[in-house]
Amino acid sequence: MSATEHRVNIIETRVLSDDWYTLKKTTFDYLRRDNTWQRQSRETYDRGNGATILLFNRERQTVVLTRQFRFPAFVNNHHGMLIETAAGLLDHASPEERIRAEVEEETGYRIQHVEKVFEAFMSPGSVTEKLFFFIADYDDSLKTGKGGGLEDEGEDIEVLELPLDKALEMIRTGEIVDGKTIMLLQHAALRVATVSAA
Ligand SMILES: Nc1nc2c(ncn2[C@@H]2O[C@H](COP(=O)(O)OP(=O)(O)O[C@H]3O[C@H](CO)[C@@H](O)[C@H](O)[C@@H]3O)[C@@H](O)[C@H]2O)c(=O)[nH]1
Ligand SMILES: [Mg+2]
Repeated sequence: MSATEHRVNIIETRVLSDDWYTLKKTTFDYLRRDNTWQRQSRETYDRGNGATILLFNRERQTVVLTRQFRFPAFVNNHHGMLIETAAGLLDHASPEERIRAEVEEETGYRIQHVEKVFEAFMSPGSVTEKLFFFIADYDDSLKTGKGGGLEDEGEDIEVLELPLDKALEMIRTGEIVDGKTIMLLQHAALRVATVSAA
């Protein structure tokens, strides 16, 4: 039992949409901090959990990113071509297992050792998903294919290799606007700074 379970009393859950993923509306009573119960209702969009990885060559200070069309960004006044770290939904596999398969599918690099750096809820007010973040070293010898994703699932992924500094600059210019990607690039930059300060 989680520490907050006694504070939540679910009254009703309705499935609003169950097509590609699941959107539910739940009515529940919530025990507020002042010990009074309040009825609330919240919609939750459930796509399962996901994983993402930054390929980072420490020697050359380069990273591998992807660029693909993201329709939800497109409908929110962006051109939609998002630069991102390789990522995928878990589909009930373990995060480590899934991210190794996903990074090869999307970028063509076959990575054995991945290091988990943190976990994060990216949009906890409405999306249930927890994202597992990884970083891994890569070099040309690990390239086994051209990546690109699964065409029959509509994926059309471009693979980009660029200097870490350039990627960090692209956060400042607004060319990189994806949350998970910004987090991992800044994590890599902090590591570089820590190593050079030591
Ligand atoms: N037909 C159909 N296909 C969909 C729909 N939504 C997504 N897909 C397809 O489902 C596949 C999911 O690909 P993944 O590589 O597993 O996931 P992702 O979309 O890259 O998601 C990753 O990035 C997200 C955004 O940062 C993360 O939220 C997610 O956790 C994951 O890491 C893609 O081919 C995508 O086009 C839909 O509504 N309909
Ligand atoms: Mg993906």
